[in-house]
Amino acid sequence: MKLGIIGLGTVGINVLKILSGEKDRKNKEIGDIEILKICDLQNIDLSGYDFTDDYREVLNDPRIDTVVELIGGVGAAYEISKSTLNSKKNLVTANKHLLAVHGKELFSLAEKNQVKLQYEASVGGGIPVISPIKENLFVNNFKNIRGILNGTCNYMLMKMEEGLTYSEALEDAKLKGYAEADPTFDIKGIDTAHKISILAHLAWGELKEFSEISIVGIDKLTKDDVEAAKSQGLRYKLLGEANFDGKELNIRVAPVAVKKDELLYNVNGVYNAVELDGNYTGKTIFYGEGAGGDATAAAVISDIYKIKLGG
Ligand SMILES: NC(=O)C1=CN([C@@H]2O[C@H](COP(=O)(O)OP(=O)(O)OC[C@H]3O[C@@H](n4cnc5c(N)ncnc54)[C@H](OP(=O)(O)O)[C@@H]3O)[C@@H](O)[C@H]2O)C=CC1
Ligand SMILES: N[C@@H](CC=O)C(=O)O
Repeated sequence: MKLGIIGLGTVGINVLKILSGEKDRKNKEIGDIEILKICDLQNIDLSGYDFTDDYREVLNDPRIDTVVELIGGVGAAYEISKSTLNSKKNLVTANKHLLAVHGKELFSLAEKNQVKLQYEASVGGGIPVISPIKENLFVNNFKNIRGILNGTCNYMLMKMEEGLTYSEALEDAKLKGYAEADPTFDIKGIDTAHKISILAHLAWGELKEFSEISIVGIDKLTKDDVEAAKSQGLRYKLLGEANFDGKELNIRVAPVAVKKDELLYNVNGVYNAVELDGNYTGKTIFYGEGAGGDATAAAVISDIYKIKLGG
């Protein structure tokens, strides 16, 4: 398998670190996964790798069969994704923004060109949730999906409860590599909306128009609000929720004051949790680190490995 990696920020650098560091221990699984080209706008000194700042060099390399897009956004990432799929290369991406906006087109391009499009890291960071919906739980008719889907906000809410101001908490989340390049996507609930949209699309086959989603972020919550909730035994959580009544898909994102006896109350910091309510399996909950370089890179690598196995 021959890879080209585009984007060597928080996630990309860790994909590289883990893939090269685990080659001996996981030789059977990843030993023959070869990184032929790496692209980033920053001039990073990577001896031993063919490095470029022009992503077209990756796309035009006929030896590369799989492109890993880790730059984010819907500008160059959209061009890269279309071009990858149209040149019959597989695509791995962690880009929820891209999939929530252009998913329909990209999934159909992948199908038309008979290549794979894998995106486990796009929702829930290191938590396997895309594959379980597509595979293990596929037979269910889902009633409802809800969850804490943004590590930055959940981390900030915990830090505000511990006494940090809103801006201090945000700075801390940025330093830890949890926040998006534009953190307003996190705090205004847009990132959560992207993720719940992707899950709803998987569960019910419908990709909701973004303008039809009701989105409230945590940007109006103050340290005082968080402390007032705490004194009443409540904790604010930014929740994304989707349900389908057979006719209409409803999706909303908003901060909710959760009671102590609810499971989501104890999902704190960078942790995310996704609750899927299926007609056969009942409620299934997935919990783990929802953001951060290592956890997200592990999910990206699981996609690469899946493609290697033919999936
Ligand atoms: N960080 C996280 O915890 C998670 C991130 N994701 C997703 O993963 C993706 C990557 O995120 P993350 O690593 O945090 O982002 P970063 O901003 O840390 O890294 C992106 C990198 O891509 C580079 N880049 C931007 N545009 C181009 C371009 N046209 N050509 C080549 N390189 C480019 C950037 O360079 P420059 O800085 O110069 O712009 C930067 O080095 C995003 O889609 C994000 O939403 C998903 C789950 C978790
Ligand atoms: N900014 C996102 C990164 C992972 O998707 C988050 O904080 O959850």
